[in-house]
Amino acid sequence: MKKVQFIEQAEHSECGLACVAMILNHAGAQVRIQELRDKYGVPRGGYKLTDLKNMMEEFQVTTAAIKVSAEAVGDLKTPFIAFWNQKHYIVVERTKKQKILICDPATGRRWIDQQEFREKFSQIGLIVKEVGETSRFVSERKTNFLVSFLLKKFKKPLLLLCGLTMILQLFSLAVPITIQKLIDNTSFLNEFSIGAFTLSVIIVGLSYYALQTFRGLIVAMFQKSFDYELMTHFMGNMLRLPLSFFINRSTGELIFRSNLSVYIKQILTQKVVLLFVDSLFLIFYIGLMFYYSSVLTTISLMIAAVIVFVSVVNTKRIKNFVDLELIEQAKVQKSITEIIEGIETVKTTGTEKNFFDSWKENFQKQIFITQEKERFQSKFGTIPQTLQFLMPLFLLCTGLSLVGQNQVTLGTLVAFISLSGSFLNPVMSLSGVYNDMVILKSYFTKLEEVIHYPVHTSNCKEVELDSFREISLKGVEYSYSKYDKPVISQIDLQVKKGEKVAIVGPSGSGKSTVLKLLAGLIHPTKGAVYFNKIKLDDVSENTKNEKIATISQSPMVFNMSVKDNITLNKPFDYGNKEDCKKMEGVLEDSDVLSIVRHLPLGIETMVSEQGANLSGGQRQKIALARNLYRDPELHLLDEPTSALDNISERHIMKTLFKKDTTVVVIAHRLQTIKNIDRIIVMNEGEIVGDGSHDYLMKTNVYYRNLYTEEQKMEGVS
Ligand SMILES: Nc1ncnc2c1ncn2[C@@H]1O[C@H](COP(=O)(O)OP(=O)(O)OP(=O)(O)O)[C@@H](O)[C@H]1O
Repeated sequence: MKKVQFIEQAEHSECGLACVAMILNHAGAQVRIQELRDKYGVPRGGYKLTDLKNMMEEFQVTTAAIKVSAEAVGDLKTPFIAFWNQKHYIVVERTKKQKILICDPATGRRWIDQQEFREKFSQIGLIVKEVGETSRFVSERKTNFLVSFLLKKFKKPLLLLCGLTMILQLFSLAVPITIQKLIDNTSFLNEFSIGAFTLSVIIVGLSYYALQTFRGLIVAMFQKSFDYELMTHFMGNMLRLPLSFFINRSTGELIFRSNLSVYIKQILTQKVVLLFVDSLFLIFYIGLMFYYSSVLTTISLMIAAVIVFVSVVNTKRIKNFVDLELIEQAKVQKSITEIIEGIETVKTTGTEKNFFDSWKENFQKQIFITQEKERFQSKFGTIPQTLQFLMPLFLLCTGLSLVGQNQVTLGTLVAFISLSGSFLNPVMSLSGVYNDMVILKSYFTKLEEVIHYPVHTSNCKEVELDSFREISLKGVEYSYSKYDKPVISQIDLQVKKGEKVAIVGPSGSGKSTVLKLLAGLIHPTKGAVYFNKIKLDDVSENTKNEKIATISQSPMVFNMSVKDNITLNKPFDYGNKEDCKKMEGVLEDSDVLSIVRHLPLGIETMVSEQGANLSGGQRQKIALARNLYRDPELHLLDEPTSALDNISERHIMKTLFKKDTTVVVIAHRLQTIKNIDRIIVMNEGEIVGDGSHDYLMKTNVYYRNLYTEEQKMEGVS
C-alpha cells in the first residue's frame, strides 16, 4: 500500500492545508504546502471542511464529506482527512483491527489505539471519491538549493577536501600491502635496510599528520564560511519576506529554524565529503580484496550487505523520530519565547505555574521522543557495529582453513583482515551518512521554507519618484485567505498631497488593513494601490522608504540608545549643526524631550529590549520621533497616540497637522481629530462616510453614533 508522505504544518492554523497536501500528493499531484499557502492563504481560524473539499476539487480530486462513527472507519478507503478533537484535521493513513495509523500535521505520524481514536475522532471525514487525470499536476520544482548553493560558493574547498581525504585513504590502503609484503617476504626488509624502512615510516607518519592537520584546517574554514553564507542568506531572505509571511507564524519556531544551520554544516562537512570519497574508495578496496582472496571477499561482501540493509531499514525509523523530535523541539522553543515575551502578562495574571506546566508538558514530550530515538538506536543501530566486530573473527576462521589448504599465505590473510577493516569503515560510514543525509533533509526542509518563500516582486522595472503627489486605493478588496470573507471591500480612496485625513470606525472595521495597504505592507487581493497614479508595487523600495513613514499599532523600540532608536542607526554627528537642529526639532515635536530630560545620559540612554524600561506612551513618542526624523512626505499612523495622556496627544497632533506633509492617521479619540479637514468613516470593511466633522455629524449616522458614544463615555452631555 502506498505510504502517505507526511507533511508538517508550519502554523497553528494550517493543519487543513497540510492534510490537503498529504492527500493530493498521495493522489499523484505533487504539490508542496508552501504552494497551497501561496494560492489559498491561511485564515486565522483555519479552514472549513468545505474549503478543503473545494481546494482538492481544483486539483481534480473529488471528495465527499461523510459522517461516520469511529467503529466504522475500518470500512473507509484510506487515506482520508478526519476532523479531530472538534478543532483540528489529521490524515488517517491505515486502519487495522486494533490500531490506526494517523498523520497528524502537528505531531507527526504514529499508530494509535482504538480507544484514543474513539476519544478524539469527531465523526466527520473527507474521503477521496475519484482522482481525475489532471490532478497529476507537477508544480515547477526549484532546483535543489543546497546543491546549487554548495556548488556555487564552495566548489574549491569541497574539491580540496575531497582530494585530501582521498590521499589520506591511500595511506590506509598502503598499510595492508606493506604488512603482506613484510610477513610473506622476509627478504623485503633486507632489500630496504631497517634504517631506511624506519625512516620511510617516520616520513609517512609525518606526512599523514600534516595532511590530517591541513584537512582539519580546511574543514574549520569551510564550516565557518558555510555557516556565514547560509545564515546571511537565510536572514537576508527573511528580512525581504512580506509581512504576510510573519502574520501567523510563531517567533519561537522561526528562531528554532535559524539555529538549524549549525547541524546542517556539521553533517555536511563531517559526513557528506566522506560519503563521496568513501564511495569512490570502496571500488579500490573490493578490487584489492578480490586480488587477495575471492572466498574471503565474498564473506566480507555478504556481511557488508547485511550491515547496509539493517542501516537502511533503521534509517527510515530514525527519520520518523527526527521529524517528531524537530516538531517537539520547535514547540518547546515556541513556548519559551512566548513566556519570555509575555512575562508581564504571565506575572500579572499569576499564571506562572500554568505556563510552567504547559512548557514542562512540551519538554517532556520532546525528551521522551529523544529517549525513544536513542533506545531504538542502541537496540538496532548497534547491529552493524556487532557485525563489524565479528567480521575479523569470521575471516580468521575461514582464512586459517584456507592457509591450511595452501590457498592463501599467512601474510595475505593478515593483510586481508586489515584491509577488510578498512573496507568496512567506509561501508559503516556510508550507511551512517545515508542516515545523516535523511536527517539533513528533515533539517533543511525547515530552512527551505524561508529560503524559497516568494518575495513579492513587480513585473515592471521599479520606478523612482521625486515627490509625492497623491496616494489612492481603487476598487480594493483584501482577504487573508481565498475562502474567507474579505475584511475590506470596494474601497476607493484618494489622498492628495498636504491633506490631513483621519480614519475612524469601530474595532475590526478594517482601518489598520487600509493603512497597511497604503504602506505597501500587504497587497490587495482585488484592485490596486497607486502612488502618483503608478501602481505602488512598481514604485521602487527606495522611493517608498524615502517618501512614506508608517507607525504600526504597537511600534517596536529596540535595545539601543534613544538616539539610535530615532535615527535607526543612520549616521548622526554631534559636531554637525544641522543634525543637532533636526534632532532638537524632532524631540520637541514628538515630546520625547520630556522623556530624555529626566534620563541620566539624555538621548544616549539605552533602551531595554522591546522598550521594557519605558512606558507604553514613551515608546509611542519614540516611534513618532523616528517617523518625524525620517522627514517623509506621507505619514501613515495607526493610533500613534493611543497610550498618551490628553495633553501630550493634543500637542503631538497639533504639531503633526501644522506641517505641510500629508498625514493619514487612525484615531481612537474623535476629539483629537475633530478639527481635521477630512474624516473617513469605516464600518464592516467598507467606507461609509467621508468629509469634515460638521458635515458628517449632519449627514452620517455611523459617525454621529461613534461621536455621541464617545461623548457619553467621557461624561459630556
Ligand atoms: N491575521 C489575520 N488573519 C485573519 N483575519 C485577520 C487578521 N488580522 C486581522 N484580521 C481581521 O481583519 C478585520 C479587520 O482588521 P483591522 O485590524 O484592519 O481592523 P481595525 O479597524 O484596525 O481594528 P482595531 O480598531 O481594533 O485595530 C478584523 O475582522 C480582523 O479580525
